[in-house]
Amino acid sequence: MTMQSTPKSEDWFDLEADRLHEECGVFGVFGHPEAAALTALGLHALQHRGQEAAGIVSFDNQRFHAERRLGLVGDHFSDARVISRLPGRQSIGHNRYSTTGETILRNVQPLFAELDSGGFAVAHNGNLTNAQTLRKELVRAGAICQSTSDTEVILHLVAQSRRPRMIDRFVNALREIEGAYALVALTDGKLIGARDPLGIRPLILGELDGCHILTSETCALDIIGAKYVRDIDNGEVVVISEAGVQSLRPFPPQKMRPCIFEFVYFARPDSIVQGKSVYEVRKQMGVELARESLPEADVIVPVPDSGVPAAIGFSQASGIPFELGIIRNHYVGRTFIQPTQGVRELGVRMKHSANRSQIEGKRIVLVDDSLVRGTTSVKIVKMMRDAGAKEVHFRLACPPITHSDFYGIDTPEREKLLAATHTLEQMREFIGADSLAFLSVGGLYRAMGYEGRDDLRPQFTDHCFTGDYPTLLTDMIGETPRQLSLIAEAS
Ligand SMILES: O=P(O)(O)OC[C@H]1O[C@H](OP(=O)(O)OP(=O)(O)O)[C@H](O)[C@@H]1O
Ligand SMILES: NC(=O)CC[C@H](N)C(=O)O
Ligand SMILES: [Mg+2]
Repeated sequence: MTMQSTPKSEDWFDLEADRLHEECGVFGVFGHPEAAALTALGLHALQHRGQEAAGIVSFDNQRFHAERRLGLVGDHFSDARVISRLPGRQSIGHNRYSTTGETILRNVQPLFAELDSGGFAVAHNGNLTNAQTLRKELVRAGAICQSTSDTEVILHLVAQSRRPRMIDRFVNALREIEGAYALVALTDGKLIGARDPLGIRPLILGELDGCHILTSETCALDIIGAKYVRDIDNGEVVVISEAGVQSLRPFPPQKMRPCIFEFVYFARPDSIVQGKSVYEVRKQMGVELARESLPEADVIVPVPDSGVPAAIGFSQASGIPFELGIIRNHYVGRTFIQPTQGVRELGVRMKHSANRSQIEGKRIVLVDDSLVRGTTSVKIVKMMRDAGAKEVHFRLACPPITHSDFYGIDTPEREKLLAATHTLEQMREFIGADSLAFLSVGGLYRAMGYEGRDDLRPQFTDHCFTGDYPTLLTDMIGETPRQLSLIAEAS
């Protein structure tokens, strides 16, 4: 797509260019007596999507109740006293992670506003690519922002809409925003779900004992024993009330383009995304990778956790035995999404250790799902050599990540992406492997069940690998788009 050229933003607004943007999980319940407890369980199942903070807002037909915390879901929302402060049959929740500068309570979602029409809470997975532009206009017009999150512009747009019905005001707000969003929102009487016009971020409808559930992933349905009903369509808004589920389609129809990185890394392997088992697809990525680039080796070693299914596929396709040559400490979370490079490096050392008995004297193939900055691979290759590996071959079950993400998941700057600044040979040298290979874009699409990428009408949002951004990037500047950067702690 063509990037919209916009005037350079003012310095006061360019607060945190060097930061990681986060991926989140959302969950909503309508009509269950234990709505908040179910939401806490759902958020626990979605913990992999964000570990910085969690929040729940409930509605008891009179008042809204909110609990927001920095930290993991289980650290706070397993406490019955916290749940008892969230009464009502309606509830929404959010998991979040971000950089240090943003690790502040006032950015923790769901965000809430008291509008003239009543209370309105919203939780957002994704990232808006024109939030900075909208926010400037809103602030100039007198809006007082309480958080520094892109999501807050949605509240202001809803508040300012002159339409009489809340749902029309919400839809009006959606027409203003660009980028990626899966939203769950709560009004006094309705649970609302919305997915951006391309369906970049996932949103699922489920059902438990006749009550309705919205969630980022199906694994959050499984934990509470709820049934999968369907994926929310791209550009669809669902309004759930005592009258049932009403579906609105306020945008012109267009082909869905879900984010392919959900399949590569973000989603939990037991989730079904767009009808596909994430586990099966990841295994198939390993199969395609083995077809494309198979070194002579004695053993296939996965880089836990996300590399495991691809390594199984690689092993099955190649006939080379699969062994757990790296043991993962289960008390350390994801490292790719830690806020600073220092913490990420520490995380990798704390997280993985070599299983010498499976490594020593062997030619090993390490299989990981993706390489972002190279932090993990450098450490792991050295660890394998220190454990006596004879040869270390590194295989990545997705193509080189050459472009930043502006839809909520990736590094802020291209310079931080190893593949954006290094050739294949330079990367091999950097990580210290005997050989290095990535799955091709064609192989990735074959693993997804297609003959290949349809370059005219691509099936997925895959800009990380192709540079093909599917939406306007209104907030970005010139040739090198910057990660949207709105958030700083002013106090
Ligand atoms: O090149 P890097 O910057 O090191 O990032 C890439 C690594 O980050 C991710 O793992 P992560 O540890 O986040 O999560 P996981 O436990 O789900 O694999 C991914 O699976 C790679 O292993
Ligand atoms: N990126 C996410 O999914 C989180 C939602 C939103 N962009 C935030 O910063 O809170
Ligand atoms: Mg990993």
